[in-house]
Amino acid sequence: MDATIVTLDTSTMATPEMSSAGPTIPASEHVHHMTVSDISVLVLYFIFVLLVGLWSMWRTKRDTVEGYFLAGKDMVWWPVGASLFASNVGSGHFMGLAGSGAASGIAVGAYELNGMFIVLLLAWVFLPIYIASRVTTMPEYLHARFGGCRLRLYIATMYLFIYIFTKISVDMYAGAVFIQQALRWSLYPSVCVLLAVTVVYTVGGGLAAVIYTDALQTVIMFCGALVLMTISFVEVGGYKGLLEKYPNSTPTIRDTNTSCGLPRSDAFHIFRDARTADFPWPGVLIGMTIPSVWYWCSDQVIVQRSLSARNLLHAKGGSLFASVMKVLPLFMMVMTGMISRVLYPDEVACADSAECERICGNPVGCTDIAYPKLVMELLPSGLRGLMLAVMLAALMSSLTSVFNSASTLFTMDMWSAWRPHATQWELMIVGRTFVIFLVAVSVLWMPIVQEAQGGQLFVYIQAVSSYLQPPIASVFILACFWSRTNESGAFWGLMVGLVAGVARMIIDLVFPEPNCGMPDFAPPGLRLHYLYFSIVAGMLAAVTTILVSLATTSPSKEELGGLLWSTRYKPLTRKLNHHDQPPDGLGDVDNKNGVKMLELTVDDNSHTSGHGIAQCWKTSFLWFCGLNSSTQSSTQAQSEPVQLPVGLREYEGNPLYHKYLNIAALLWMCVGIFLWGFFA
Ligand SMILES: O[C@H]1[C@H](O)[C@@H](O)[C@H](O)[C@@H](O)[C@@H]1O
Ligand code: NA
Repeated sequence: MDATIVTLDTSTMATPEMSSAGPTIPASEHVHHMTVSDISVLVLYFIFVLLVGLWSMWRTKRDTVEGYFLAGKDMVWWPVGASLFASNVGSGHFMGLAGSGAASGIAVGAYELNGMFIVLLLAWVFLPIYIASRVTTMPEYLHARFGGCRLRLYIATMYLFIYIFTKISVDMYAGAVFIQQALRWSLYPSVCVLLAVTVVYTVGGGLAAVIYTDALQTVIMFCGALVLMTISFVEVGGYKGLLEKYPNSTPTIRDTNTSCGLPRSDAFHIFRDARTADFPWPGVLIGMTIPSVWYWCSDQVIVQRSLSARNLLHAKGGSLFASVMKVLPLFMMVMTGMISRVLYPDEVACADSAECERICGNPVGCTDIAYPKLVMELLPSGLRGLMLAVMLAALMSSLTSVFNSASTLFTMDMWSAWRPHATQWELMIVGRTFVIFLVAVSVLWMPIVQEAQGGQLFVYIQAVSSYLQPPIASVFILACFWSRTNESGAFWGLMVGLVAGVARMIIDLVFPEPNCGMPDFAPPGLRLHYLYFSIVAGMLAAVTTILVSLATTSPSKEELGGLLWSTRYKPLTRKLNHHDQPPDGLGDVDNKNGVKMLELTVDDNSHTSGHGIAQCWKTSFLWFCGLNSSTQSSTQAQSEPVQLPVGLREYEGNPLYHKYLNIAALLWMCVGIFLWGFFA
């Protein structure tokens, strides 16, 4: 006990005397070399991940669309849940949630407590509809629901943009900043290392490898984050210590005429003033929920994981598991970040731009270094290596999922629409090349992330999300629940929403948020809070969709079987017309029994066998890419085509277990509501 108090004293109170006593090196400039034990932990981690990756590649058939993109639709609840969580929580969360926690307190944790509820909606409400409509991708759903091509292409394109702006670039940036802080490497070399590591799986894996490695990454993230959280709470004197000390976590150098650098007085509340706060409460309740519905219920990255479940029971179990995990970030990331501010107020909460520039290279503020700062200062060697592994786990588990889904969207919804007769070899090459292109664009976007985040990375992610996602959420909700919604309505709703969102993004780029204490040059009223903007954009799109749908012809009832919540048990009646057929090599559609069969076979004519070493290379390469060597695979695929489930009923599984799961989910939601109340 004594030891803890002594350390606390030196770090919080002795700082002014120390700096006047002589030239002290700011703590952030201490170079903590990675020790042998750190490196061993890291190497061990990589070996583990590789083994799990290889094992799952070997275990699953990846030469069918289902096998490759949906992991054979045979996943049980725990990998599904772990993968939902791991794909969601990336390095952007570790760095960003801790950073915003340090900057403003617990309110940012509302994003996580919100996700807790919405991830349940996925399996309980949306998934049955997607299953009944037998789709693999979300653009495909809109295509099945509304017909036509433009929605499908638009949504696929939009998703790719959202991935670049809010997922790939942000996570890479956060990972690189962590490495930069921890190892003192500069940003871009760090990015290169991160990329090299991720490319290995992305090219090979397929969804199964991604999901199983996600499960492993979840365990690593959980253990590492738990260790750091425990040590930090001990250091600060428990939750009580945090409550007492956070209000005094003020940097020594600051302009005393302003409130810059002072911790917020509402730091321990989620619900804050509706007009002046950084997280206004109506925005937190509604404005957060709309993009969250997009994120959990209509984004390809998340839905694809849920679709891979063996049946609805496992999908629900997976959602519930992910929901339980979602309480962790509030404690493991947000509060840990707050502790970092308490322990190192001069660096983490720096409020003078020259000072901040010196500490972390960003004149706006250094709160985003909260997490790496703790790692480097508090942890003994060995554990620092573990935390680096945690950060890599967080990063890679998100990137691989996004890459996998992005290439799914690109090949299935865009390329094959453009070239309906593309062979699957072409698709395979295109899908993978496309990932490289995505990565390149994301790296190019990183400087903008660096500029535009205004000192809080998480706020950047969520602001951009609020500009682009709400209209899509509105359209999905209307598509799934209101049979009157038609193609024109959906299209114009999306367009109006897009214009509004892009306009708002441009305003942010033209009038960057002023630094603390500086005047705002944006015309008053233009800078509607992003959480409020989210409500406006969602409403605008919904109203447009409703009005345009009402003004144009109603979709005929017979076409809607299996495509809405209300028709989910009806047989799928929409006839695929000629252009709707999947491209050659992507299989054929057998409508006689209402069973859609998709298979991906290797075209043997074009790849007759070579011999010797060349053959060996070819076989290994094919295996790595998820394709068996030609002859074998085509016979296999023909003899046992994978069939999508015949109907939703069969997919649902034992009703008794549904009852148990419903009760469990209800109980868990009570815990969630309690947390909201407790931190209100
Ligand atoms: O982790 C959060 C998630 O809980 C939210 O539901 C989502 O909207 C955010 O974008 C994501 O970062
Ligand atoms: Na992740």
